[in-house]
Amino acid sequence: MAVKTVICIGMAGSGKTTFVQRLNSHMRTKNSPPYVINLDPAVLKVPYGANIDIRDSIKYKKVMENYNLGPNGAIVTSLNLFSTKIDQVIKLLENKRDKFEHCIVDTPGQIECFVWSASGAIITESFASTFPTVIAYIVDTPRNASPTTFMSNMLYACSILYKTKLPMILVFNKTDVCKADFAKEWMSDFEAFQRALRDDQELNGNSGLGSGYMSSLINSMSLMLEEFYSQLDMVGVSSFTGEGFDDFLEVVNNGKVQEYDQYYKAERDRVLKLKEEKEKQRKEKSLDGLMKDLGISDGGKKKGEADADVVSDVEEGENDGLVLPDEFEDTEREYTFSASDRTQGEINDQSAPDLQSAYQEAADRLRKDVSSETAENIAKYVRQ
Ligand SMILES: Nc1nc2c(ncn2[C@@H]2O[C@H](COP(=O)(O)OP(=O)(O)OP(=O)(O)O)[C@@H](O)[C@H]2O)c(=O)[nH]1
Repeated sequence: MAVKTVICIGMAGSGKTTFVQRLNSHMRTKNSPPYVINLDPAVLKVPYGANIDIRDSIKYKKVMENYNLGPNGAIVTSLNLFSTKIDQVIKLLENKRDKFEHCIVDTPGQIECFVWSASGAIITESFASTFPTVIAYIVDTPRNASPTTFMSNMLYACSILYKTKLPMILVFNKTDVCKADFAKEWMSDFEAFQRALRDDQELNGNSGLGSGYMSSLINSMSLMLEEFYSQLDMVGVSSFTGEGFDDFLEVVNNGKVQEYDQYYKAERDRVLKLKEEKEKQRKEKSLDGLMKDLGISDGGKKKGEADADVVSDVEEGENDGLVLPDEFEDTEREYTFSASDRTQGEINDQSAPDLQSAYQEAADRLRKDVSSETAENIAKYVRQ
């Protein structure tokens, strides 16, 4: 049995964690508890029993201190560190395939830290290449009742769909506060959305938006979104009352997983095969190039005649690859908080490493290595 994986993604505060908590308890009442993974390193408390929690292996605050990072940099670095162990996570989950039908993954509140980072892509790819994987894009329904906010959020969802290429369900959360009927209407009736946009502009006094390029931009964006909506399923849920969770599971089990098998898996296999072939060709080509450079190939140039640039050919100082630092030394730092309210532990200039000379040293070492020892070793190996 393949573990159906649901990756929950959404803007900060859209209710991902509460959604995962409710989905977890909903599935438990159906005697089908899911395997739950928390990938948010910065969360203080997780209101559900997570089977794997990133916080067990990576201490977010220590990452901030040790690498001198801000909150978002620390989330990305924590995910980077975690992604190096993702094969172990996948193995653990594979061993549980007889016990669990579903796996739910909660992601960090800062959506871009997950969606646009290399580690986020690695983690998503790892799940998607092993299990039928679906993205649940959580939307804060009351916050999206304005057509412009709605359209911006849908454009974001669209970019995630095209980035991950995985089946996506739009989950309109918090329907206990505001029903999601308006969203359903806007997604199925282009003219209804246009009307809402016009009304909104009139109401908010943005009549200027209705003319010129802005109006045609909005029109073409909403037309483009119409195409996007046709590939999606939407459900309205309330993580507080539990309303809509049966519909959500129905869409996952009887719609999106089949879509994954029919389209995404087939496409993925095709792309992987293509990549493998390209990689094989690239390796053959670079080996041919190396043989030619070393004067081994029959038709190639003799040794010493190779005209390809190597690092040692670059004139000293001409283009040594070092980027000149900005002149920031004179910038006066301004603070919006008084000194006593600011975080302690500023960086001590005296103890900061001299990066310029460290880079220079590394560049010199590289030149020496590539031009003499390494090239000689490669030549020896190929001759053998
Ligand atoms: N009324 C209502 N409030 C909800 C619902 N789901 C979540 N909330 C509230 O929305 C707020 C954010 O919920 P979280 O679950 O922390 O959202 P999140 O997306 O995980 O937040 P971050 O990970 O910090 O970005 C909390 O105050 C929740 O109580 C819902 O279905 N109805």
